[in-house]
Amino acid sequence: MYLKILRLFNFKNFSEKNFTFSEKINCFVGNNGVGKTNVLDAIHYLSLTKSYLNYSDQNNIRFHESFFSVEGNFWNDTTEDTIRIVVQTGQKKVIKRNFKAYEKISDHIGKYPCVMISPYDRNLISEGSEFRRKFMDAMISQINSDYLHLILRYQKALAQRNALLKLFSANHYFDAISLEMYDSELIENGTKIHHIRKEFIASYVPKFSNFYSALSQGEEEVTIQYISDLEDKEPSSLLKENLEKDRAAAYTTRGIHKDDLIFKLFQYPIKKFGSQGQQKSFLVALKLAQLQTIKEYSSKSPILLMDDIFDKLDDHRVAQLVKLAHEEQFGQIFLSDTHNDRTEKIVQQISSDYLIFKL
Ligand SMILES: Nc1ncnc2c1ncn2[C@@H]1O[C@H](COP(=O)(O)OP(=O)(O)OP(=O)(O)O)[C@@H](O)[C@H]1O
Repeated sequence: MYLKILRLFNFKNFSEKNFTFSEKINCFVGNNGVGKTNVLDAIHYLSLTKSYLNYSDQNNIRFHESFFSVEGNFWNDTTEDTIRIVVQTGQKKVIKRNFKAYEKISDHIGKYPCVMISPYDRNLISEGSEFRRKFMDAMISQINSDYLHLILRYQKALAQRNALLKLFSANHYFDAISLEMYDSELIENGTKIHHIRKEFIASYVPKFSNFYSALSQGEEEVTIQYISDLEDKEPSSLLKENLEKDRAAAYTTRGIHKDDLIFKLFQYPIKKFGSQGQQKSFLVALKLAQLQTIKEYSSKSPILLMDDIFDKLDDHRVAQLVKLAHEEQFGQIFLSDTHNDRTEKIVQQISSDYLIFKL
């Protein structure tokens, strides 16, 4: 599966722009602010129906315009699919596959998978646990269609339980029976989520370690540890033991909504002790492992989007990344860089089948 044609209309800084791509490697080069990231983001839209960078669809409409459209033609051996996404001011987003609108947007997810490596990923290291949970949940959702429903059910019960705790606190009142209704939902779904996360991480981490080791040429030891309140406690005892604390705080203080992934370099938190290049290598390895996971489960080669990829990586690591791209037989690759000559020199080593788009 690969993206052959991309048509942008009023998408961010592009009024109208068409591209015809190589099946293998496509590079966008140009100065800061010319729209390199925006093209990668348009491809992300076609794959996952949303921007990687901007949660509001409306913000992606070109300034002073009333709608944008992004259209792509995906080729799969002999068949061709046209995906078209239109966002109009004040209206619901429309996504069509071969000119027919989807009933549910979720029906599109997974058909044309992609993985993005972006400078914004550094939030995964620098920010709070919710970023890492979202990353983990997004990865699992792409390979397990039931998982998202479990998460949604858990989140709904959690929000209701928290609202009730807040009400009790405001009114200096407590009713254990009504709280227990939500406890059972949290226990049932939380147990399943914990089990799935644990299993997933056990198979994901070795892939991640292999990629990091390849990038650093085996010189650095990295680990990812999954931590959860449910690791050594039954969810029912956890809720019981923390009831007084929850009442005082007026929210549910413990549970799988507090799970985290601990990223370490030589047993030290990479956030505090990793250099910028080491952190970038860590993020690249996380994403390549994600790509490999999707590939194994779906038997499709996801499109790899790499924004500003060579920045902060030394020549050895760039060479290793090139080697990986060559040996691992990734699918179609899109990358962006500010340096034309550097890009050309690097991609020539991966494949002779490449195109460079100067923006
Ligand atoms: N809704 C919008 N309408 C018009 N222009 C927009 C919109 N949103 C963003 N832009 C413009 O898009 C440009 C940024 O594009 P992008 O982030 O793709 O640049 P880039 O080439 O990747 O730059 P860098 O090398 O700095 O990463 C900016 O000039 C910004 O003003």
